[in-house]
Amino acid sequence: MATKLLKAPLKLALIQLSSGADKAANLARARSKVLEATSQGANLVVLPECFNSPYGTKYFPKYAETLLPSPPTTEQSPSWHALADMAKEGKTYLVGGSIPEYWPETNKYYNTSLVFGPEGKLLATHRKVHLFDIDIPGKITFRESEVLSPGNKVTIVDLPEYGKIGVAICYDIRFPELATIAARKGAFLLLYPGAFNLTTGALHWELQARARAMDNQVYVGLCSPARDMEADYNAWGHSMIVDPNAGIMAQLEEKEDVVYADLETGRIEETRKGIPIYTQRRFDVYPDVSEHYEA
Ligand SMILES: NC(=O)CC(=O)C(=O)O
Repeated sequence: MATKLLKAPLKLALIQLSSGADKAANLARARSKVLEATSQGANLVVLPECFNSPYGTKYFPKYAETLLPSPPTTEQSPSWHALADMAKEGKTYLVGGSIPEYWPETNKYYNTSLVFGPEGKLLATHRKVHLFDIDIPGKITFRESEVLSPGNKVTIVDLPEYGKIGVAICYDIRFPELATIAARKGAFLLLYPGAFNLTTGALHWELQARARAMDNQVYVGLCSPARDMEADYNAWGHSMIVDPNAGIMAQLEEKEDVVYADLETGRIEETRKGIPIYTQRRFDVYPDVSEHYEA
């Protein structure tokens, strides 16, 4: 029998974390929620975008950490070490949301996700490729590019017992090419730590999650911070897990909580057998974007 994309059943947990201005408190809270999720049997746990800091361009330099050389010292990156320890303590794969990163050699800042394995080893990093620069008059203006630089790669991470996942950050979800490349290269799940807001969340959060699942016939997880109406930026919340047929398996409201779903082997193949867009592509009519991907 052909190997399934998801090789073994997996319990996914998305932590809709409530975080604030105190980085040490954010890390401690993240740890307790990660361990809560692993005590419920989660094998893969996800934290939200900018989980260790408030979300906003004025905060990025103050909270930024230097990640290289790898491993960094605890002074350079307390978050790197906290995440590695959480993964090891909980014996779980951990997509550590994202943190502001500072790269001293070029004096650049990034919005960066760190992925750790159950032994606490760093497996991958993803720097947000598409920066969140939008202007909806009277609603929201945000320009990550005032401070941040973009990453330059598609991130696919191999979890040996389970298979491959694609990891990207928030605004990256609006660019379907990243998702398509990861799925065509064999990812069973696309994960997006993300912080949509009250304007764009209401418009597009669920649509984006379900669209990426539908286009690619894979599982999708979107992990938001909890909403804080006292903060400068009000996150949408509604962390959700979507199945390969674009059905919502589980989702939260706006408060701090953890959402779980049991991902089953064979669901992707069953979906693709029923609606076989996977084998009906017309690369004689349009190009295969995944051809540009180099591992
Ligand atoms: N915060 C983001 O990066 C993206 C977002 O809020 C949106 O796309 O909407």
